[in-house]
Amino acid sequence: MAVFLSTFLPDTDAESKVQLVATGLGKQPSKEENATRYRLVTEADVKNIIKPRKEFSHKGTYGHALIIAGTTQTMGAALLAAKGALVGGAGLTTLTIPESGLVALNTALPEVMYTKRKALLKEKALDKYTAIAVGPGIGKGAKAEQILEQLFSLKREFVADADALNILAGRPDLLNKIEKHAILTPHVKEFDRLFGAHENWWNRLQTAIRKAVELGVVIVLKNQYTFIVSQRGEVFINPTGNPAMAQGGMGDVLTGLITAYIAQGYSSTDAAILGCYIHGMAGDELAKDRFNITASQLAEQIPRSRYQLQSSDS
Ligand SMILES: NC(=O)C1=CN([C@@H]2O[C@H](COP(=O)(O)OP(=O)(O)OC[C@H]3O[C@@H](n4cnc5c(N)ncnc54)[C@H](O)[C@@H]3O)[C@@H](O)[C@H]2O)[C@@H](O)CC1
Ligand SMILES: Nc1ncnc2c1ncn2[C@@H]1O[C@H](COP(=O)(O)OP(=O)(O)O)[C@@H](O)[C@H]1O
Repeated sequence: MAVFLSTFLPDTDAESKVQLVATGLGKQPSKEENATRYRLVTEADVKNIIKPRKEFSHKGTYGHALIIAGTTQTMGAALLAAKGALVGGAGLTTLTIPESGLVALNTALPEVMYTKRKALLKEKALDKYTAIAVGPGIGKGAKAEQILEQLFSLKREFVADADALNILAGRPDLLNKIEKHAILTPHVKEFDRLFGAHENWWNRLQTAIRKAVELGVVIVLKNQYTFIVSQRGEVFINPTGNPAMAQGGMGDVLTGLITAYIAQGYSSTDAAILGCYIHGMAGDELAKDRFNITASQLAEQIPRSRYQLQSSDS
């Protein structure tokens, strides 16, 4: 039975009702499906992308994720993003937060390392990190903007979330020279701050496609069905996740998770597809016996979901 894009949008419009969605990324699409850019991600697709943990591997095998996040008031966002990287299996995770968060970090996440921001943003200081995320709870002040400027000057690709996106919304000069393969992970408000207000989701999605191609980045437009838009303008629709997940901090965990997958060597598009699928899958598993899910609970579930994917037959 044909599936149309409108199924995955929270509002209605004439266009999306006639846009076919193909199921699966790998299998040969039917003739009419072949023409569509919209693809629904399946469990089989995700299993095709994920690689097992290797024999004789060690922490150096799985990359080093750096998370630049947090202010004194939003240290939680930073901790949740770092936790996302940790549960996503990065070999090492380093967090850079204001020093006032050190006790919280060492108490809540003893596996995560710390580095001072000043030390970090120097020539070559980023070389040892295989993936970088910036933004959760970092604030929109001058200091945060300066960090972002320095990251741009060091020409590293990164995952940009939350306040990094809010800063970029006021700095088109930076946004327009973003490194190719960067990943932007906006929710609807952040997306419209970045690219202007939209009257419906169909228009918003068309802007996402145009911008992903124009800037050469992956855009993860978050919602109940998250759209992962590749640099080639393909739209991968994530089917997992549920309203029990609608609580603050969920996106911070996703940012860390996607960063962990980049650290482990996945491409930007694959890391985004994997991250969204497993994030939502963890939420679906937990929602079987609870009304709502906290971001910390979801993070704890992620290694189990990842394991289930590997061990199930389908
Ligand atoms: N523990 C913490 O310290 C937390 C800190 N956070 C940080 O707080 C800062 C502000 O982020 P916020 O996202 O709260 O603020 P924003 O002002 O960007 O957006 C919040 C509002 O956007 C709307 N919204 C979001 N997703 C939506 C969707 N899919 N559909 C419709 N409306 C939607 C909702 O009305 C929501 O109240 C960020 O830096 C963020 O990382 C949050 O991540 C929450 C947890
Ligand atoms: N109703 C829902 N169904 C599926 N996923 C949801 C739902 N509500 C929230 N999520 C997921 O939770 C995350 C919320 O991200 P975001 O709004 O950035 O949160 P925060 O800024 O609080 O960390 C996204 O990945 C989104 O897809």
